[in-house]
Amino acid sequence: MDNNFQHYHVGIIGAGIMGQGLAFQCAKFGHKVTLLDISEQVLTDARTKITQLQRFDIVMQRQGKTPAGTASGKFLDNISFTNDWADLGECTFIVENATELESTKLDIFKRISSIIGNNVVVGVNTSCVSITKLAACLENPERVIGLHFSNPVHMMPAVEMVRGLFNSDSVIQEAQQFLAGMQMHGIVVNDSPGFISNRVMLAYINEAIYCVHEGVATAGDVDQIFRECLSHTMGPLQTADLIGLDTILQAMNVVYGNFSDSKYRPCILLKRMVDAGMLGRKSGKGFYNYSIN
Ligand SMILES: NC(=O)c1ccc[n+]([C@@H]2O[C@H](COP(=O)([O-])OP(=O)(O)OC[C@H]3O[C@@H](n4cnc5c(N)ncnc54)[C@H](O)[C@@H]3O)[C@@H](O)[C@H]2O)c1
Repeated sequence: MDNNFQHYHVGIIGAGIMGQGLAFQCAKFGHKVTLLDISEQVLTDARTKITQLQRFDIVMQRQGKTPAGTASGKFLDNISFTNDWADLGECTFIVENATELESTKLDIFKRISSIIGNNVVVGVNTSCVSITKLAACLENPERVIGLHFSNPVHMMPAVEMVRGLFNSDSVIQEAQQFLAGMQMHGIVVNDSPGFISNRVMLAYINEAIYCVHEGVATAGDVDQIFRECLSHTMGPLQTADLIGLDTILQAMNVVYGNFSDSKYRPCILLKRMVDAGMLGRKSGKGFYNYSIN
Protein backbone atom coordinates (compact mmCIF):
# COMPACT_ATOMS: atom_id res chain seq x y z
CA MET A 1 0.00 0.00 0.00
CA ASP A 2 1.16 3.56 -0.69
CA ASN A 3 3.01 4.72 2.45
CA ASN A 4 1.04 7.95 2.49
CA PHE A 5 -2.08 6.05 3.43
CA GLN A 6 -2.76 4.50 6.80
CA HIS A 7 -3.44 0.78 7.09
CA TYR A 8 -6.54 0.07 9.12
CA HIS A 9 -7.99 -3.01 10.68
CA VAL A 10 -11.44 -2.56 9.18
CA GLY A 11 -14.44 -4.07 10.96
CA ILE A 12 -17.29 -4.65 8.48
CA ILE A 13 -20.69 -5.44 9.97
CA GLY A 14 -23.00 -7.31 7.58
CA ALA A 15 -21.59 -9.74 4.99
CA GLY A 16 -24.30 -9.37 2.34
CA ILE A 17 -23.82 -7.85 -1.11
CA MET A 18 -22.18 -4.65 0.13
CA GLY A 19 -20.19 -6.17 2.98
CA GLN A 20 -18.63 -8.70 0.59
CA GLY A 21 -17.70 -6.03 -1.95
CA LEU A 22 -16.24 -3.73 0.68
CA ALA A 23 -14.29 -6.53 2.38
CA PHE A 24 -12.74 -7.40 -0.98
CA GLN A 25 -11.91 -3.76 -1.77
CA CYS A 26 -10.32 -3.17 1.65
CA ALA A 27 -8.19 -6.32 1.42
CA LYS A 28 -7.15 -5.47 -2.16
CA PHE A 29 -5.71 -2.19 -0.86
CA GLY A 30 -3.85 -3.72 2.06
CA HIS A 31 -6.23 -3.38 5.00
CA LYS A 32 -6.80 -6.20 7.45
CA VAL A 33 -10.53 -7.00 7.58
CA THR A 34 -12.88 -8.56 10.13
CA LEU A 35 -16.20 -9.33 8.43
CA LEU A 36 -19.07 -9.97 10.86
CA ASP A 37 -22.54 -11.33 10.22
CA ILE A 38 -25.19 -12.96 12.42
CA SER A 39 -25.75 -15.71 9.84
CA GLU A 40 -23.21 -18.56 9.51
CA GLN A 41 -24.60 -19.34 6.07
CA VAL A 42 -24.02 -15.76 4.90
CA LEU A 43 -20.42 -15.94 6.17
CA THR A 44 -19.85 -19.20 4.29
CA ASP A 45 -21.35 -17.73 1.11
CA ALA A 46 -19.31 -14.54 1.57
CA ARG A 47 -16.02 -16.50 1.41
CA THR A 48 -17.04 -17.98 -1.94
CA LYS A 49 -18.37 -14.69 -3.33
CA ILE A 50 -15.24 -12.75 -2.35
CA THR A 51 -13.05 -15.31 -4.15
CA GLN A 52 -15.28 -14.89 -7.23
CA LEU A 53 -14.97 -11.10 -6.92
CA GLN A 54 -11.21 -11.40 -7.09
CA ARG A 55 -11.42 -13.32 -10.39
CA PHE A 56 -13.90 -10.80 -11.80
CA ASP A 57 -11.73 -7.90 -10.66
CA ILE A 58 -8.67 -9.26 -12.48
CA VAL A 59 -10.69 -9.27 -15.72
CA MET A 60 -11.93 -5.71 -15.03
CA GLN A 61 -8.35 -4.55 -14.36
CA ARG A 62 -7.23 -5.95 -17.73
CA GLN A 63 -10.01 -3.94 -19.36
CA GLY A 64 -8.96 -0.79 -17.48
CA LYS A 65 -12.32 -0.62 -15.67
CA THR A 66 -10.94 -0.95 -12.17
CA PRO A 67 -7.53 0.01 -10.69
CA ALA A 68 -4.88 -2.47 -9.62
CA GLY A 69 -4.72 -2.99 -5.87
CA THR A 70 -1.72 -2.36 -3.66
CA ALA A 71 -1.77 -5.54 -1.55
CA SER A 72 0.40 -8.41 -2.63
CA GLY A 73 0.27 -12.18 -2.20
CA LYS A 74 -2.77 -13.96 -0.91
CA PHE A 75 -4.41 -10.79 0.35
CA LEU A 76 -7.79 -12.46 0.81
CA ASP A 77 -6.19 -14.31 3.75
CA ASN A 78 -6.31 -10.92 5.51
CA ILE A 79 -10.10 -11.22 5.77
CA SER A 80 -11.42 -13.05 8.83
CA PHE A 81 -15.06 -14.10 9.06
CA THR A 82 -16.85 -14.03 12.39
CA ASN A 83 -20.13 -13.88 14.27
CA ASP A 84 -18.41 -12.88 17.51
CA TRP A 85 -18.95 -9.16 18.23
CA ALA A 86 -15.93 -9.06 20.56
CA ASP A 87 -13.72 -9.45 17.46
CA LEU A 88 -14.59 -5.85 16.53
CA GLY A 89 -12.75 -4.65 19.64
CA GLU A 90 -9.39 -4.48 17.85
CA CYS A 91 -10.68 -2.72 14.73
CA THR A 92 -9.43 0.78 13.93
CA PHE A 93 -12.14 1.69 11.40
CA ILE A 94 -15.69 0.31 11.27
CA VAL A 95 -18.18 0.24 8.42
CA GLU A 96 -21.70 -0.92 9.24
CA ASN A 97 -23.42 -2.58 6.25
CA ALA A 98 -26.28 -4.58 7.77
CA THR A 99 -29.86 -4.84 6.53
CA GLU A 100 -31.57 -1.55 5.68
CA LEU A 101 -33.84 -1.45 8.72
CA GLU A 102 -33.54 1.44 11.13
CA SER A 103 -34.30 -0.84 14.11
CA THR A 104 -31.53 -3.28 13.08
CA LYS A 105 -28.97 -0.51 12.67
CA LEU A 106 -29.96 1.14 15.97
CA ASP A 107 -29.52 -2.23 17.77
CA ILE A 108 -26.10 -2.66 16.18
CA PHE A 109 -24.97 0.82 17.21
CA LYS A 110 -26.11 0.28 20.80
CA ARG A 111 -24.31 -3.06 20.79
CA ILE A 112 -20.97 -1.83 19.44
CA SER A 113 -20.90 1.25 21.70
CA SER A 114 -19.28 -0.78 24.51
CA ILE A 115 -17.03 -2.86 22.21
CA ILE A 116 -15.20 -0.49 19.87
CA GLY A 117 -12.59 2.10 20.82
CA ASN A 118 -13.84 5.60 21.65
CA ASN A 119 -12.02 7.29 18.78
CA VAL A 120 -12.62 4.75 16.05
CA VAL A 121 -14.40 6.28 13.04
CA VAL A 122 -17.66 4.49 12.24
CA GLY A 123 -18.94 4.63 8.68
CA VAL A 124 -22.57 3.77 8.00
CA ASN A 125 -23.36 2.25 4.64
CA THR A 126 -27.06 2.95 4.42
CA SER A 127 -29.40 3.91 1.64
CA CYS A 128 -31.61 6.16 3.78
CA VAL A 129 -31.33 5.77 7.55
CA SER A 130 -30.41 8.97 9.42
CA ILE A 131 -26.69 9.12 10.23
CA THR A 132 -27.42 11.59 13.01
CA LYS A 133 -29.89 9.24 14.72
CA LEU A 134 -27.41 6.34 14.66
CA ALA A 135 -24.56 8.59 15.81
CA ALA A 136 -26.57 9.56 18.88
CA CYS A 137 -26.20 5.95 20.13
CA LEU A 138 -22.43 6.36 20.61
CA GLU A 139 -20.22 8.33 22.91
CA ASN A 140 -18.37 10.76 20.61
CA PRO A 141 -21.16 10.90 18.01
CA GLU A 142 -19.01 13.18 15.84
CA ARG A 143 -17.07 10.12 14.60
CA VAL A 144 -20.07 8.54 12.86
CA ILE A 145 -20.25 9.36 9.16
CA GLY A 146 -22.38 8.12 6.28
CA LEU A 147 -20.38 6.18 3.69
CA HIS A 148 -22.93 5.29 1.07
CA PHE A 149 -20.92 2.99 -1.20
CA SER A 150 -22.35 1.99 -4.55
CA ASN A 151 -22.72 -1.52 -5.89
CA PRO A 152 -20.42 -3.11 -7.07
CA VAL A 153 -18.15 -1.45 -4.49
CA HIS A 154 -14.87 -2.27 -6.26
CA MET A 155 -16.02 -0.73 -9.57
CA MET A 156 -17.20 2.66 -8.31
CA PRO A 157 -14.67 5.45 -7.75
CA ALA A 158 -16.91 7.68 -5.62
CA VAL A 159 -18.89 7.32 -2.40
CA GLU A 160 -21.76 9.54 -1.26
CA MET A 161 -20.36 10.75 2.06
CA VAL A 162 -23.02 11.93 4.48
CA ARG A 163 -22.26 14.57 7.08
CA GLY A 164 -24.39 14.04 10.21
CA LEU A 165 -25.38 16.88 12.49
CA PHE A 166 -22.54 16.07 14.91
CA ASN A 167 -19.72 15.49 12.40
CA SER A 168 -16.34 17.11 12.91
CA ASP A 169 -14.21 18.14 9.92
CA SER A 170 -11.40 15.89 11.11
CA VAL A 171 -13.66 12.82 10.80
CA ILE A 172 -14.60 13.82 7.28
CA GLN A 173 -10.91 14.17 6.45
CA GLU A 174 -10.08 10.78 7.98
CA ALA A 175 -12.90 9.12 6.01
CA GLN A 176 -11.65 10.82 2.82
CA GLN A 177 -8.15 9.45 3.52
CA PHE A 178 -9.58 5.97 4.09
CA LEU A 179 -11.30 6.16 0.69
CA ALA A 180 -8.26 7.70 -1.03
CA GLY A 181 -6.20 4.72 0.13
CA MET A 182 -8.52 2.58 -2.03
CA GLN A 183 -8.39 5.05 -4.94
CA MET A 184 -11.89 6.28 -4.13
CA HIS A 185 -13.21 9.65 -3.03
CA GLY A 186 -16.21 10.93 -1.11
CA ILE A 187 -18.73 13.50 -2.32
CA VAL A 188 -20.04 15.17 0.84
CA VAL A 189 -23.77 15.86 1.28
CA ASN A 190 -25.82 16.67 4.37
CA ASP A 191 -27.95 14.16 6.28
CA SER A 192 -31.42 14.09 4.74
CA PRO A 193 -33.70 11.09 4.02
CA GLY A 194 -32.31 9.17 1.05
CA PHE A 195 -29.44 11.72 0.80
CA ILE A 196 -29.17 12.65 -2.91
CA SER A 197 -28.75 9.38 -4.77
CA ASN A 198 -31.62 7.44 -3.23
CA ARG A 199 -33.99 10.35 -2.90
CA VAL A 200 -33.83 10.66 -6.69
CA MET A 201 -33.23 7.04 -7.69
CA LEU A 202 -35.96 5.44 -5.53
CA ALA A 203 -38.64 7.65 -7.05
CA TYR A 204 -37.34 6.72 -10.52
CA ILE A 205 -37.26 2.95 -9.83
CA ASN A 206 -40.65 3.00 -8.11
CA GLU A 207 -42.25 4.81 -11.07
CA ALA A 208 -40.78 2.19 -13.43
CA ILE A 209 -42.33 -0.55 -11.24
CA TYR A 210 -45.70 1.25 -11.44
CA CYS A 211 -45.41 1.21 -15.26
CA VAL A 212 -44.97 -2.59 -15.19
CA HIS A 213 -47.73 -2.98 -12.56
CA GLU A 214 -50.18 -0.96 -14.67
CA GLY A 215 -49.30 -2.94 -17.82
CA VAL A 216 -47.91 0.07 -19.68
CA ALA A 217 -44.86 -2.00 -20.71
CA THR A 218 -42.95 -5.13 -19.73
CA ALA A 219 -39.87 -4.87 -17.49
CA GLY A 220 -37.68 -5.69 -20.51
CA ASP A 221 -39.21 -2.90 -22.58
CA VAL A 222 -38.99 -0.33 -19.78
CA ASP A 223 -35.29 -1.08 -19.35
CA GLN A 224 -34.67 -1.13 -23.10
CA ILE A 225 -36.07 2.40 -23.40
CA PHE A 226 -33.61 3.66 -20.81
CA ARG A 227 -30.67 1.81 -22.39
CA GLU A 228 -31.38 2.39 -26.06
CA CYS A 229 -33.27 5.71 -26.10
CA LEU A 230 -31.59 7.44 -23.17
CA SER A 231 -28.10 5.83 -23.20
CA HIS A 232 -28.30 4.55 -19.63
CA THR A 233 -25.97 1.62 -18.96
CA MET A 234 -28.75 -0.19 -17.13
CA GLY A 235 -32.50 0.28 -16.96
CA PRO A 236 -34.29 1.03 -13.65
CA LEU A 237 -35.57 -2.53 -13.16
CA GLN A 238 -32.17 -4.09 -13.84
CA THR A 239 -30.81 -1.65 -11.28
CA ALA A 240 -33.52 -2.65 -8.81
CA ASP A 241 -32.62 -6.34 -9.25
CA LEU A 242 -28.94 -5.53 -8.71
CA ILE A 243 -29.61 -3.56 -5.51
CA GLY A 244 -32.10 -6.09 -4.11
CA LEU A 245 -35.86 -5.51 -4.05
CA ASP A 246 -36.01 -5.95 -0.28
CA THR A 247 -33.41 -3.22 0.16
CA ILE A 248 -35.35 -0.96 -2.24
CA LEU A 249 -38.58 -1.53 -0.30
CA GLN A 250 -36.95 -0.94 3.08
CA ALA A 251 -35.29 2.23 1.80
CA MET A 252 -38.53 3.49 0.28
CA ASN A 253 -40.34 2.93 3.57
CA VAL A 254 -37.73 5.06 5.34
CA VAL A 255 -37.94 7.90 2.80
CA TYR A 256 -41.75 7.73 2.65
CA GLY A 257 -41.93 7.70 6.45
CA ASN A 258 -39.70 10.76 6.69
CA PHE A 259 -41.17 12.95 3.93
CA SER A 260 -44.79 11.66 4.12
CA ASP A 261 -44.92 12.47 0.43
CA SER A 262 -46.97 10.10 -1.77
CA LYS A 263 -44.35 10.23 -4.52
CA TYR A 264 -42.34 7.81 -2.33
CA ARG A 265 -45.23 5.37 -1.66
CA PRO A 266 -43.86 1.91 -2.60
CA CYS A 267 -45.72 0.25 -5.48
CA ILE A 268 -47.80 -2.77 -4.39
CA LEU A 269 -46.02 -4.91 -7.01
CA LEU A 270 -42.70 -4.24 -5.23
CA LYS A 271 -44.25 -5.34 -1.92
CA ARG A 272 -45.72 -8.50 -3.46
CA MET A 273 -42.41 -9.45 -5.11
CA VAL A 274 -40.60 -9.08 -1.78
CA ASP A 275 -43.35 -11.15 -0.07
CA ALA A 276 -42.74 -13.83 -2.70
CA GLY A 277 -38.98 -13.87 -2.04
CA MET A 278 -38.28 -12.39 -5.48
CA LEU A 279 -35.43 -10.15 -4.32
CA GLY A 280 -33.53 -9.77 -7.60
CA ARG A 281 -30.07 -11.14 -8.36
CA LYS A 282 -29.37 -12.25 -4.81
CA SER A 283 -32.35 -14.67 -4.76
CA GLY A 284 -32.04 -15.70 -8.42
CA LYS A 285 -35.33 -14.06 -9.48
CA GLY A 286 -36.68 -10.53 -9.56
CA PHE A 287 -37.80 -8.68 -12.67
CA TYR A 288 -35.43 -11.10 -14.47
CA ASN A 289 -34.20 -14.66 -13.82
CA TYR A 290 -30.59 -15.27 -12.77
CA SER A 291 -28.46 -18.29 -12.15
CA ILE A 292 -27.31 -17.84 -8.53
CA ASN A 293 -23.89 -19.45 -9.09
N1 LIG B 1 -27.41 -3.39 -2.37
C1 LIG B 1 -27.03 -2.21 -2.81
O1 LIG B 1 -26.92 -1.97 -4.02
C2 LIG B 1 -26.69 -1.13 -1.83
C3 LIG B 1 -26.05 0.02 -2.30
C4 LIG B 1 -25.68 1.01 -1.39
C5 LIG B 1 -25.96 0.85 -0.03
N2 LIG B 1 -26.61 -0.27 0.39
C6 LIG B 1 -26.87 -0.38 1.84
O2 LIG B 1 -25.93 -1.28 2.40
C7 LIG B 1 -26.53 -1.99 3.49
C8 LIG B 1 -26.41 -3.48 3.23
O3 LIG B 1 -27.09 -3.78 2.02
P1 LIG B 1 -26.87 -5.17 1.27
O4 LIG B 1 -27.38 -4.98 -0.09
O5 LIG B 1 -25.49 -5.67 1.49
O6 LIG B 1 -27.91 -6.08 2.08
P2 LIG B 1 -27.94 -7.67 2.20
O7 LIG B 1 -29.35 -8.01 2.51
O8 LIG B 1 -27.29 -8.31 1.02
O9 LIG B 1 -27.01 -7.95 3.47
C9 LIG B 1 -27.32 -7.49 4.76
C10 LIG B 1 -26.62 -8.41 5.74
O10 LIG B 1 -26.81 -7.89 7.07
C11 LIG B 1 -26.86 -9.02 7.93
N3 LIG B 1 -27.46 -8.62 9.18
C12 LIG B 1 -28.77 -8.41 9.48
N4 LIG B 1 -28.89 -8.05 10.77
C13 LIG B 1 -27.64 -8.02 11.26
C14 LIG B 1 -27.11 -7.72 12.56
N5 LIG B 1 -27.90 -7.39 13.58
N6 LIG B 1 -25.77 -7.76 12.74
C15 LIG B 1 -24.95 -8.12 11.72
N7 LIG B 1 -25.38 -8.42 10.47
C16 LIG B 1 -26.72 -8.37 10.26
C17 LIG B 1 -27.69 -10.04 7.15
O11 LIG B 1 -27.48 -11.36 7.65
C18 LIG B 1 -27.17 -9.85 5.74
O12 LIG B 1 -26.12 -10.74 5.44
C19 LIG B 1 -27.99 -1.52 3.57
O13 LIG B 1 -28.11 -0.53 4.54
C20 LIG B 1 -28.24 -0.96 2.17
O14 LIG B 1 -29.23 0.02 2.15
C21 LIG B 1 -26.96 -1.27 -0.46
